[in-house]
Amino acid sequence: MEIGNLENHVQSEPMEESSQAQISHLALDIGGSLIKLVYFSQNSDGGCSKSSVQVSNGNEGGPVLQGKLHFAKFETAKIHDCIDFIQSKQLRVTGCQHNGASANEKCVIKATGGGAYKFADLFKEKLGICLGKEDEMDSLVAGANFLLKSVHNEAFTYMDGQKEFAQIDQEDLYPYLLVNIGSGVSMIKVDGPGKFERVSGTNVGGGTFWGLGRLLTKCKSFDELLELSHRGNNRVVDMLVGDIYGGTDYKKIGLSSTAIASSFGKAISDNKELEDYKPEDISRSLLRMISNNIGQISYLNALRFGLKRIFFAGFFLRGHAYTMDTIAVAVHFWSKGEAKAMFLRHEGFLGALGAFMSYEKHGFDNLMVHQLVQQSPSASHGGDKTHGPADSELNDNPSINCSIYLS
Ligand SMILES: Nc1ncnc2c1ncn2[C@@H]1O[C@H](COP(=O)(O)OP(=O)(O)O)[C@@H](O)[C@H]1O
Ligand SMILES: CC(C)(COP(=O)(O)O)[C@@H](O)C(=O)NCCC(=O)O
Repeated sequence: MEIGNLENHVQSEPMEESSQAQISHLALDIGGSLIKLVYFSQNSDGGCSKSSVQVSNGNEGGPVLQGKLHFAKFETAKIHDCIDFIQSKQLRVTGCQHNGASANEKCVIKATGGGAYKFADLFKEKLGICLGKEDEMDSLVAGANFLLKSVHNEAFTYMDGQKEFAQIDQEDLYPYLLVNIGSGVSMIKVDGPGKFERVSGTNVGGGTFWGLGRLLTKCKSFDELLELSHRGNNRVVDMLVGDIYGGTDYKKIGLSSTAIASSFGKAISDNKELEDYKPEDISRSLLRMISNNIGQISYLNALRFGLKRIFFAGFFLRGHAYTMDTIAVAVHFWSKGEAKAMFLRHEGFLGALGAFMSYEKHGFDNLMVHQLVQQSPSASHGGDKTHGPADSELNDNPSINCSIYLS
């Protein structure tokens, strides 16, 4: 299949560049909604040099592959497009021989997420690949720690339309709360590298927004539903404090008249049918309800453990201004400004990155990612395109320049 045919599904793929570059080391995160891929391509100039960098395991002078980490995603329901994509890149033969065995004999690709179990047989049958399963929570945490430690300008705050990159002090990173908003939501207290506890979760997440939204608005794609929310007015659907209190604030308990008293509450008294509401108003109300709820539960968990920083990730966010703003406002409101919501540029790829890192852990291929040297993911080394609602996406999932040190 032509790579160009995958445009609707591959959403951060540098097409011209990676179709030619030598690609190795692929990792997958196969979730309930989306499949995420991270893969390394060597720079086209060959990019293999002797290291002059003293790396942590004393591997001075070992070969270094210069290149980039690339990111791509597919809908899980269209897993065959993902398989075609992997096949088209010939990842099978370039990146996964295992300890002397020929590619066809033993080809292991690191994979996390429920789909690493569910689709193991399909990958074996279609590509001859064994999925080397990595735990999803381990991978999320490893991916988050990598991004926060090694990628410049990865984390940012978002409030009142202002995106501000956060300088993360390496010495003061832990503890933090990681909230991954995928189909469902996991909340993980991270205390250090590999040191974490999943402290909570909620089944009202990205799958809920997309599933309910699709039923209520008849939207055909997630992006369409998100796009609709830009134009909507949630007050048409939501019952506000002012609707209940005759237009006034409920000052005594700190609620302004414009605060939402009950999401979708107006629908009980309007004597209207679904068709009488604009899909854009429904979409906005739904997005706000779910984002606000996640923000509130996250804050409560941060409070439980005295955590001041909450990093939000997962593809529900999609770098979408209104979603991030709602979450940030919820955290700010409930914590009275004590806790801070932060977001990540590579929000949806934590699990896949963590699985990628695990090649090192298992010493696959005699090729170990001892250290990834990160340079700023500036627009200049772009090429990666995110196809989506143009003005709504603030994250662009740029490729990451890096070096892989071979053992
Ligand atoms: N193109 C898309 N198709 C479907 N869902 C999308 C898309 N982009 C963003 N989403 C949202 O992202 C969620 C999935 O996030 P993700 O972090 O990939 O979780 P999972 O691992 O469960 O697939 C979906 O439930 C939906 O809310
Ligand atoms: C089961 C999951 C870890 C799977 O991850 P996902 O594919 O949603 O990214 C996640 O959906 C989740 O944490 N759900 C919430 C379950 C709960 O705590 O109620």
